[in-house]
Amino acid sequence: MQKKNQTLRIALAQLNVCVGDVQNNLSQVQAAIRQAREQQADLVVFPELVLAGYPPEDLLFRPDFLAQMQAGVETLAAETDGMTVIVGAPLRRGTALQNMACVLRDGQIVAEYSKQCLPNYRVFDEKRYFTPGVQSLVVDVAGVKIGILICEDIWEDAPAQAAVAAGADVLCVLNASPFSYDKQAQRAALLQRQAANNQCPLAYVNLVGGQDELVFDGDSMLLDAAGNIVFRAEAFAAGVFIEEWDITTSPVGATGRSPLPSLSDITPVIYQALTTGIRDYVHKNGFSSVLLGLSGGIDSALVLALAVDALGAENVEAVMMPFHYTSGMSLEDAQQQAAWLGVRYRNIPIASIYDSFTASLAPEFGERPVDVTEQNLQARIRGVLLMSLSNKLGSLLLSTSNKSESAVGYATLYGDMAGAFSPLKDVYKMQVYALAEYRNTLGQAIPQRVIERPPSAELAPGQVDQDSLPPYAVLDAILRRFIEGDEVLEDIIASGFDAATVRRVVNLVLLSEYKRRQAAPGVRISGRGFGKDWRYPITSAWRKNLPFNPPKE
Ligand SMILES: Nc1ncnc2c1ncn2[C@@H]1O[C@H](COP(=O)(O)OP(=O)(O)OC[C@H]2O[C@@H]([n+]3cccc(C(=O)O)c3)[C@H](O)[C@@H]2O)[C@@H](O)[C@H]1O
Ligand SMILES: Nc1ncnc2c1ncn2[C@@H]1O[C@H](COP(=O)(O)OP(=O)(O)OP(=O)(O)O)[C@@H](O)[C@H]1O
Ligand SMILES: NC(=O)CC[C@H](N)C(=O)O
Repeated sequence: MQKKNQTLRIALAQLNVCVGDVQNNLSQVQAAIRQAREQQADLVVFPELVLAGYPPEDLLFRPDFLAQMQAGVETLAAETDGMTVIVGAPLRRGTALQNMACVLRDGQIVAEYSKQCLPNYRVFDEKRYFTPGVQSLVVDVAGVKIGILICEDIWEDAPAQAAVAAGADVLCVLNASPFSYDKQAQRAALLQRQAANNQCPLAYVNLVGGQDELVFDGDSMLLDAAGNIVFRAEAFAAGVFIEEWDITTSPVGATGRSPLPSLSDITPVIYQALTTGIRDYVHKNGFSSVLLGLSGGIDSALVLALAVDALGAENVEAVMMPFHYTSGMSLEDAQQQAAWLGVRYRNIPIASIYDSFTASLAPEFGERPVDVTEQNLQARIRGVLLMSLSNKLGSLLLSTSNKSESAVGYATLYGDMAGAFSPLKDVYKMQVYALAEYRNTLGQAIPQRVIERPPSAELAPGQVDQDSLPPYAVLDAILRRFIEGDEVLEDIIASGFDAATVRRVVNLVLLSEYKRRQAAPGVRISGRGFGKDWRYPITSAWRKNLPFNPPKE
């Protein structure tokens, strides 16, 4: 193969924008263009829909929002000179709304590309809004022919092949690709394959930051024509990365390997995703501080550490609300965590409030026995106190439920489910332990006995979670298969789980949809969280059709 020795000075603008914050997003793009120009870049590439933020959802139905997008692109075009800018925005062309990449140069929009492959699965619903493009776009930048693609385009083969057939020397991909725990490895493998198969260097630019349940990790990169990753931006960090990119067309060689997190050391990356999600949710919604109920248990302990790492200790408060069933160990451990992490610690006993409630309810309850109602009352009193503090102090309440509990409905509506944001919503209990152990390697945060003691809601004397739930290792494994794998019961049972346990767990999952639908949003870190990509009906009798009498083992 003939060698074309060539470099392209490229700026990868890995920005953290906010959905709908048109002025601020535009300012960030302008600042990145200035920075790229100062450093003599030939080309600056922005993420998908950077002017809108991703996903803009039904803002895309608003003509006034779309007019702002058009005006934003025109403003940027008017300002570009001496450099090429590729910027993503949703734009109406004729009657069609398109997910576009605009090429700006010398005061003009010189070319436009419309995304051809619209993702419409899991958390994506782009077909609700956009009309797909049908054509490749190749533009000349400093003598290099650039083929432009947008995110999902590169997850299929045809658009890259068509761009190369249309003469592209390199591919530039604008992305809004959210994080999940295996995404970085998946993404790198995909891009390596696309670059190598097309023998075409590839630039990949992704958003960074949290947006409701989604968190974007950046992970922008440059690959050579053999599929070697020659540059990889720091994950979860906003920045304009300017590189002298050698786009020499080299023969296909061994696929390069840059260091990738393996699934066994993914815990620190998940930790970073969670802190990014908390920080951006709080800040982008106009708050600076949070509070939470600190029980002495592992879930609230981890949420406290995450909140401190996300927002700073001065912006986090912990509230212990003891009752008769709160052990001395819980009180000591909660206080210890607050001291280690340097947060304000309040103590509000709930017994007198509980007595007042039960006295008022006693005539109505009559002779009915004490049951879960009284447990829920404790959780609800705590919820009311925490929301009152939130109102008065202007801090958001973090709820502490994890994915395992949320899956089986092991939480109290309007009690411990109260809150604005739920950091562990997509984190299974066994991952909670791994994250807690990991956090302790960074510095004292969670007393070891909080990690080691049997989990308990402390809502009844001597209560432990395992009285009502299977061991978490078993529960989580069944849940993963049912939730992420969509596996049928027979297959879950056949893979070695006790039939009655599987039946009970699945039954609980299906029964508790009504709770999840009322739960706070939280950071999605798995391939399927309890948010946009979990749409089970609340009112459903399908449960009755499940093979709850499995064949004899
Ligand atoms: N289909 C439906 N649609 C809408 N609402 C529905 C409903 N079915 C029941 N409901 C309502 O929901 C109520 C039942 O839900 P809820 O009031 O939450 O109460 P419930 O689910 O009965 O009890 C809460 C459970 O969570 C456990 N818990 C609580 C707190 C913390 C922890 C922990 O370890 O973190 C565990 C607790 O031990 C207990 O097993 C019903 O009384 C009814 O009002
Ligand atoms: N005594 C308490 N003081 C303050 N908050 C509490 C107390 N008990 C429970 N909470 C709040 O309610 C949440 C649910 O707690 P609970 O102990 O019932 O279950 P859990 O899921 O095991 O959580 P944790 O591991 O944090 O204890 C806690 O994470 C905490 O936010
Ligand atoms: N915005 C998109 O097109 C994202 C879809 C893509 N498969 C991703 O997650 O990376």
